[in-house]
Amino acid sequence: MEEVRSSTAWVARVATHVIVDYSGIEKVVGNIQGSIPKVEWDFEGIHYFDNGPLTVQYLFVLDALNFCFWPDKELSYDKLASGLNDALLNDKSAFDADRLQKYTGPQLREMLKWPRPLPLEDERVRLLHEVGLELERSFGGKASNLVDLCGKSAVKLVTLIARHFPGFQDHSVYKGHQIFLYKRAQIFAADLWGAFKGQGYGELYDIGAVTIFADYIVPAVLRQLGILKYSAALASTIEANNEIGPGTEEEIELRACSVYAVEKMRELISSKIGKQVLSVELDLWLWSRGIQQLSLQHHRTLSIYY
Ligand SMILES: Nc1nc2c(c(CN[C@H]3C=C[C@H](O)[C@@H]3O)cn2[C@@H]2O[C@H](COP(=O)(O)O)[C@@H](O)[C@H]2O)c(=O)[nH]1
Repeated sequence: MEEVRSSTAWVARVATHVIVDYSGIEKVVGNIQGSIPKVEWDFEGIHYFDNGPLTVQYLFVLDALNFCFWPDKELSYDKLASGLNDALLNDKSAFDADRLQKYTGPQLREMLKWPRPLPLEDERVRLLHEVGLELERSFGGKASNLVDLCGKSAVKLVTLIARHFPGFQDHSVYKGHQIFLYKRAQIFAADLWGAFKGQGYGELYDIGAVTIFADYIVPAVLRQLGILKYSAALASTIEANNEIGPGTEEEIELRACSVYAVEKMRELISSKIGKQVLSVELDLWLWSRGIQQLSLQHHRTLSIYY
């Protein structure tokens, strides 16, 4: 994703709230000796998988809703992934394009067995409708057809999703420049590749072009590792659990500097140790490290993108 790489690198160059510390990257790369701990996709054992098109539909619905769990302390990505998995096991047509267009907030809650309104519930419902409608209009109702149109290219897949589904258009304007992050579109490509183990629907020859997925966990882990440094004002906002507005310089710098830092880490692993690693692999390692820590303090932004 050249536009993600180049626009986030630009942010890292001019950022004032977040700094990428190269000595921190060198230290981490030295410590791991280029052998990033291998984390299996679905290490949690929570995702639906049947090796066919229904898995693709499941992953697309999952990534359409894969954002902003933190406002409800008990909610998490795991609850969403396993709730949607159970829903599909009970009813194989639950994610048919016509059904996706009709869900209401209470029905979505019931499907996930969640006892109270979900964070940003109206947006979640709107995005489900958007996915159902556009899948039906342009892709015969099936996310697998969308994947088939991309000639096994992750870059084409992310581009096609961003073109057709406004909810996946994760970009912002920062100091007058357009910055691309495409977190949920890229994670869908990575989820396909991970779930299908690079075969069938998961065969993506250019998976190496995908960057990390700029969410609220990875920046916090990079900070803990000494790779990101925050200004005193930003650090105290995060420590006080105060919200950071979507589209603010602080928010864009947190996300963009995370993408850039991991690209630098990947380059260093290649030049110093001679190993080629994927950003997707680095992401899963960093993310899984973050979610294991109950008290990890992360930035709080109400966003539909991550
Ligand atoms: N960078 C990155 N961010 C990721 C994921 C995933 C899940 N990926 C699946 C793919 C294979 C694995 O087996 C995983 O199950 C979710 N998130 C983000 O985390 C946040 C959720 O946090 P909490 O509220 O604590 O559950 C939220 O922003 C969510 O969008 C990832 O892989 N990378």
